[in-house]
Amino acid sequence: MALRAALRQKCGLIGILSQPSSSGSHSRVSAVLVSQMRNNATSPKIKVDFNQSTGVAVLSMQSPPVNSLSLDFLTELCISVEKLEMDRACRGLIITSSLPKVFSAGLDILEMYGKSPERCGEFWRAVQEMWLKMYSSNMVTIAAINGSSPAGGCLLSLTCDYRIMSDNPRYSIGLNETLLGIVAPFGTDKNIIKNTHTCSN
Ligand SMILES: CCCCCCCCCC/C=C/CC(=O)SCCNC(=O)CCNC(=O)[C@H](O)C(C)(C)COP(=O)(O)OP(=O)(O)OC[C@H]1O[C@@H](n2cnc3c(N)ncnc32)[C@H](O)[C@@H]1OP(=O)(O)O
Repeated sequence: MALRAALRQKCGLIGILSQPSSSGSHSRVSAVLVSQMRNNATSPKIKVDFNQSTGVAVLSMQSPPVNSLSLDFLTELCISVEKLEMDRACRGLIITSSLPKVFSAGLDILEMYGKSPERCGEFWRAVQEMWLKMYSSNMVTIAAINGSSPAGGCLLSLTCDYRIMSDNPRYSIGLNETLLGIVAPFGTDKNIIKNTHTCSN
């Protein structure tokens, strides 16, 4: 029931958020998706287990050492989510990490150093695409945060409907990217305090 209610609530949001973007920002992922489906390729950075009987998919991030969000990783993530959304049997999505200690270290710092303006633009568009796609997903989404989740890792969890974090004092979460001079828009951090639940691991 709770799952259904959450899904209904989300469907209202989707109407607003899934308007076609004038920048055409979703077209890159869709194009990659089409070509990947044609080639029937599988992604090594993301593992998806879909349980037909429950309608819930578990998406495990498995990009050592720290699941940093590179352009490739973000693209694969979006493709995986897009594929699940195309499957009407999939109603719920749990995002977690298959690495020990780290959920995601956030944006890949190497993407922000010594890259051309074009590449930087592509990268930041992919970041935006990721959080828009997750936030406007028609599935009920849950971040199972089983390790540290700074900055962009925190952002990824904020795009989900629910967050549950392992109750381990060695794991940290938060928008710490200001230490690198990257400023998040006002108001994005309040949800962490309000909506992140913890559980023992
Ligand atoms: C919902 C509405 C949203 C609206 C929009 C909001 C916009 C929000 C903006 C969000 C912006 C985010 C910017 C970023 O994400 S910048 C990245 C910030 N990340 C960090 O500062 C994390 C730094 N890393 C750590 O703290 C630790 O590595 C860890 C994750 C806690 C893990 O520690 P552990 O001891 O296990 O591992 P190591 O530190 O030894 O690291 C192992 C190797 O991994 C490399 N590494 C770590 N982090 C990154 C990274 N982010 N990118 C690339 N590489 C990374 C590290 O250098 C080690 O490499 P090495 O073995 O070669 O030395």
